[in-house]
Formats: sequence, structure tokens, C-alpha cells
Amino acid sequence: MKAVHFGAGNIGRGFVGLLLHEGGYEVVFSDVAAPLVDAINAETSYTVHAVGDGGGDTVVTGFRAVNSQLDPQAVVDELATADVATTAVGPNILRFIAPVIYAGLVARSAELPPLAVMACENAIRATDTLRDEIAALAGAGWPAVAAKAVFANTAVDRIVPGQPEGQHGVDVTVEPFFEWAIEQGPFAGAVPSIPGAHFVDDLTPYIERKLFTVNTGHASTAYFGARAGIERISDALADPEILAAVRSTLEETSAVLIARHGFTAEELADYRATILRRFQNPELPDTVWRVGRQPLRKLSRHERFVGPAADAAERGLSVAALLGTVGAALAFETADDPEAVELQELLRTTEATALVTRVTGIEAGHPLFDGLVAAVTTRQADLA
Ligand SMILES: NC(=O)C1=CN([C@@H]2O[C@H](COP(=O)(O)OP(=O)(O)OC[C@H]3O[C@@H](n4cnc5c(N)ncnc54)[C@H](O)[C@@H]3O)[C@@H](O)[C@H]2O)C=CC1
Ligand SMILES: O=P(O)(O)OC[C@H]1O[C@](O)(CO)[C@@H](O)[C@@H]1O
Repeated sequence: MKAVHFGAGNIGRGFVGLLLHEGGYEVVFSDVAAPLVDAINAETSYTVHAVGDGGGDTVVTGFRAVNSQLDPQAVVDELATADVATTAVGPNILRFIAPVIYAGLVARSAELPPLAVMACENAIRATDTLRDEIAALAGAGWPAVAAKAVFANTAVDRIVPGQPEGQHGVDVTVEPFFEWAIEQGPFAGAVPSIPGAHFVDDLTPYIERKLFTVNTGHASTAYFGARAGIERISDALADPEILAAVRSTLEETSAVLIARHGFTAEELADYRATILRRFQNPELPDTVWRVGRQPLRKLSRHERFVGPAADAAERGLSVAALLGTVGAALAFETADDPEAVELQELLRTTEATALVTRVTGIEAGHPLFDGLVAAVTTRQADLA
């Protein structure tokens, strides 16, 4: 069995590639970073180091890498005979890999079983987004192309930080915890062999619980930490005020999750406690700059802050802590992150109400609008 995985970065090697290897697949990594592709091809194995309580090493073998920028045809050829195609490139990059997957499906024999396509990104229904990009390319030919693939949404959860200096080859340091939930309906019973994943009938509660708890909490910690001048995620949560603010934010998202999906208060309290312990793992070399990256994406309408806050406001639930977190996100300033630079430029040049709608998609009249305008106005006063 063969899997083509797009994005040989942190989650690609440290999680998706590892679980595909454990499922018995030969893994072909496709990436655009030439030094990374070369480094992978220079090795016959790499080790995933899970650090912290319950950690340990796992060796991955049976992989190679292709450079999809220098040799897109090689990726097309691999896809034509693969069983599985996965991605971990970032939600905004999906549209750039859609043409390669489309070409791979066109080249694929209709006699083969369908290619299982699964986008493993921190975004709701990322595989649907990828499928829609491919369908747009196929136009009238879409039914024939669609018949050669199964598109299934997924939720992936494992903290894979920026990698420590001096680590061997393409080894990856990760946390011990992981969860990969995949919707099973599209496979009509013929689910791929991935023992580390679990297949579920309805992915929405899983992906929303994950995005609105793990990712809301992690990014909140990053923004509060960055504002306080703290570098490491675990150090940020050692600050009692930051810990309290993150807890309050997650209590608000839990209230939304209970209302939307019927989770019990107890199970979400346990889930929150577990994820806070994961963030506090002192052996993970994770920084506020990595976890806070791309603040414009994170502040967008259906993402980890504005998504649950808008729903909470519509239901008359509390949003005070979430708005405080948005305030911290608006202060995220680093020259190394193009979205952080753009956000600060927007804050300097754009009137508050226009900025709220542009960045968060929330319009005047929505019950969250005034709170967001107040958060922006406060940040603009700090910058003045
Ligand atoms: N790192 C983490 O802890 C987690 C990350 N994720 C998600 O996984 C995705 C990737 O995140 P990371 O692995 O942390 O990022 P990363 O930056 O380590 O890896 C992304 C990789 O994609 C490659 N890439 C960029 N454009 C490409 C293209 N057109 N074709 C092929 N490869 C391309 C990059 O060169 C890089 O190697 C994101 O959507 C993130 O939200 C999800 C759960 C956990
Ligand atoms: O690109 P994003 O959305 O920050 O994704 C990475 C995040 O996902 C997580 O792995 C949580 O699953 C966090 O480690 C990390 O902050």
C-alpha cells in the first residue's frame, strides 16, 4: 500500500506520516522545500521522539520524498497508483496542491479502488475545501474524476513544536498525546487501514471540540504569553493570571460546545484539564511565536475565537473572556510573521468598525460586533 502525503513538516513527519507507516503504507512525502526533500531522501529511517510523561521513541522507515515544485509530474505519477493522499500544509495552501491531486486523479485508472483523500489541517471541513478546489478545476469532467476518489474530513490533534537545534536528520520531537478522527461515511465500509486513527459517523462534534478547545486554548496561551513578554508556552501557563484567563476563555467555548453538540459539562471539564496539562508539558520546546502564528487566519469568522464567540453572543452566553483573548491576539507583534505584520499595519491604518468586519467577518448589528470594536479600539489607543 502507498500513501502520498503533502507537507513533510512537523505534523507531516511527526504524526500523519508516522501513523500511515504504522498502518503499513509506504509513505511518499511531497514538499516544496528542497533542503527538506533532500534531507528526507538522505535517510532510510527517522525517529519520532515523544517527550514528557508516557513518551518514547518510534522509528519510521519505508518513506521517500519528492519535490512537487521541481517535479510535479513525479507526484502526479505517485498519486495515480497510491491508495491514500493526505495533506498537512496549512489550510491556505490547499488550493496550491489541488491541481496536482486533480492531475493525479485524471491519470489514475478507473479500474483502481478510489484514492482516499484526507486533509489533515486545523480547519473545519478542510477536505471539503480541497475537494471543491479540485472540482472547480475539473469543471464538467468532475463526475468522472470524483468517481476515482473518496474525500473524507478529519480532525488531527498532536502538538508538534518547532524542532530543537541539533536533532538528528529529519527526526521529530512531539508530545505523547495524539488523536486522528476521520469521518467514515464517505468510505461506505471500506475504510483505509490506519490503526492509530478512529473512524466516526459525525465528525463535526470532534473537530469543533478540538478546534474550539485545544486550538482556542493553545492560541490564547500564545497571545497572552507574547503580550507578557514570555517566550515558551509552558512558561506562559506558569503565570497564574494567564492560566486563569485561558481557563475562562475555554469555559466560554465549552458552553457553546454543550449547546451545539450536547457534550456534558463534566466531559468537557476533563477534556480542558487534559489539554492544559498537555500545554504545560515542560519538555516540549514550544514557543508563543509558533503557536500564535498567522493571527489573521486565527481571527477569521469560523476559526477558534470568533467562531465560538459569535455563536455564544447569538445565544446570549458570556463572551467577556473570549473578547479579552481577541484583545491579546490583536497585540501579537512579530516581524517574522507576515500576518502579524499585516494585522498591526491594519490596526494603524483602518477605522475600528471597518477593521472588525474585514478581519473577523462580523458585521454591524451582530451581537458580537460592539465587543470586537471595543477590543480593536483599545489596541489602537495603545498603538497611538
Ligand atoms: N504542528 C502541529 O502541532 C499541528 C499542526 N496541524 C496543522 O497541520 C498543518 C501543517 O502544520 P505544521 O506541520 O505545523 O507546519 P510546517 O510548517 O511544519 O509544515 C508544513 C509543510 O508544508 C510544506 N508545504 C508548503 N507548501 C506546500 C505545497 N504547495 N506542497 C507541498 N508541501 C508544501 C512546507 O514546506 C512544510 O514543510 C497546518 O494546517 C496545521 O494547522 C494540525 C495539528 C497539529
Ligand atoms: O497552524 P495552527 O492552527 O496554529 O496549528 C497548529 C496547532 O495545532 C495544535 O497541534 C493542536 O492540535 C497545536 O500544537 C498548534 O498550536
